[in-house]
Parts: sequence; structure tokens; C-alpha cells
Amino acid sequence: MTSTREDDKKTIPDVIVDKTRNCSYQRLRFFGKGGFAKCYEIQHTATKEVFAGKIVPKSMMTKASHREKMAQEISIHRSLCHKHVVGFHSFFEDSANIYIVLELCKRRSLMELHKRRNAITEPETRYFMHQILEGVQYLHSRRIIHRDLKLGNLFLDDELHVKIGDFGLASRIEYEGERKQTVCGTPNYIAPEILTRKGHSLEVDIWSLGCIMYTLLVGTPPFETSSLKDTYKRIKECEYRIPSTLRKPAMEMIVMQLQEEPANRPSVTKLLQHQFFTSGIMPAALPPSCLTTAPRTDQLEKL
Ligand SMILES: CC[C@@H]1C(=O)N(C)c2cncnc2N1C1CCCC1
Repeated sequence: MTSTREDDKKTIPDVIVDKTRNCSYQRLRFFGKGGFAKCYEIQHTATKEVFAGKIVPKSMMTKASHREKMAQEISIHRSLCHKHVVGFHSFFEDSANIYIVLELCKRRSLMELHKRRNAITEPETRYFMHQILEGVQYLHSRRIIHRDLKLGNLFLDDELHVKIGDFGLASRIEYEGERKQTVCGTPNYIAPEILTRKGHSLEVDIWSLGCIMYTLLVGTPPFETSSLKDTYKRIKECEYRIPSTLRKPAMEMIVMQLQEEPANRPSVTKLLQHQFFTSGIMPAALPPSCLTTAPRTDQLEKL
């Protein structure tokens, strides 16, 4: 069902033309907004292949800082190629918009799964965390900090494979030992060293991974409060609680990732070797039913 959004009819055409590559796309389903962008399913006219189109009106790119951030996102994302990173197909512009053509993730993201399921099972968490860690291992091996790892940026394709996306806050480490001073934007699972401006690096992604693993297993984020100020206070004090219902390997792995001191957090490679992944069932695949209902215990054995 294509959107009947009148305002889009003016600025975003039904047929999007990429003049440089001499090809066009049919604008299909509206997916939603992502920052300045309006996101649509788009279909390549010649090959019929479908993609996710991120469309940013140039009228939104008024400040040089916005253009530079967009250029940085494109520069980093287009340099990546990994099974657990959202595929970057192409980007182009016309008089009205900038278009980014990305891999289509039909099952949306872990955010939608979390909203539907709340806490998921340990085997499901092993399945998702292992893929997320492999994707982050690839980013870190290329000296890239994602800086905004969160459920909404962990997309799912038709086979429920995880694809890390949205490099809007990502940054490259230019030299060995570099500590970044600022982030332009507000990461969701923000690490304490960013809040206290102590300088930060790859370890901020490990902190976010700890928040993601906690949220998947417990059903709520570790530092959530009713106000952002209080949440930031608890992050800076590293104040969180792990329910005793969690089994030991999962609890230990979360505690390792949520170390206040960045140097005390393990690398992604270390996390991939953690006993959590061998202390129970690691499903080779998950059925689409996992998006809506918990697998029954006896079914778990089969997972
Ligand atoms: C196109 C933006 C974003 C995205 O980055 N990908 C890869 C994606 C891929 N497939 C579906 N949706 C995607 N999204 C959604 C659209 C609305 C909010 C985030």
C-alpha cells in the first residue's frame, strides 16, 4: 500500500531517478521516519530488486554540520561489507533530495521484536548476540566505532539474520590510542565516559552491547528511569541490578560489558569466546514465530 502522503508527492517522486547510474526506482511502501530521512521500500525498475530507501530532503540539510554528518555516515557505511552489517547499495541526489539505497530488512529490527515479546529466551539471546558480536567485531577490526548500537539499529532480514545499520553517529579511529572527545547526537545506550567527557573509543560499543544483552534477557533496559537526568545519573554511577532469575554465564557476561572503567571491558573477540555461548542451546536458525510468541519449552529442545 503506497503512502498517500500528500506532502511527499511534492518532494519525493513516485519514480526516483538515479541520473549517474542511469536507472530508476519505484517508490513503494512507507516504512517510517529515521532522523531527517523518510524511509520507503523502493524497487529497482530494471532488475525488480527491492531495497530500503533513505530519502533526505536537501531543505533539511541547511547547516554545513548536517551535510558533513551525512557525508560521514555515507563515507563510513559505503566502505563496509559484512553478512551482519546492512548492505550499502548506492547513494545519489537530485534537486530536492539525497537518496541512500540500503539492503531491505523485511523483519524490521530487534526493537519491534522486543516490544512484542519483552524478555526473550536464553537460546534466542545466544542466537542474536552471537551475530551482533560478529558484526561489531568486523567494525572494530576496521577501526570503526558505531556509537549508537541499540535494538532499533539491529535490523532483521527474512531469515532473522541480524544486520547492523544506521551509521549516523559512527566514527573512524584515525590513529592508535585515539580518544574521541564528543558525539554529535544522543546515543540511546550511552556509555559513562561519554557523559563524563573523559574521552572514548571502541569500548563504548561494548557498553552498548551489555545494555542490549540485558534488555533482551530481562525485558527492560538496565538504567531506565522516569527521567533522562536520573538515567544519566545511574549510568555515571554504574548503578543497575541483575535479576537472580538470570543464569550465571549470562549474568557474568553482562557484568563484564557494563564495567564503568572502559579498560576493564573485554574486546568483542573475548566476548565471542565467553562461556555464555556454550552453556546452553545455540539455535542454528529461528522460526518467524519468534517475532511474536516465545518458543514452548519442549520446542526449545528442537531449536
Ligand atoms: C531505511 C532506514 C532504516 C535502515 O537503515 N534500514 C537498513 C532498513 C532496512 N529495511 C527496512 N527498514 C530500514 N530502516 C527503517 C525504516 C524506518 C526506520 C528504520
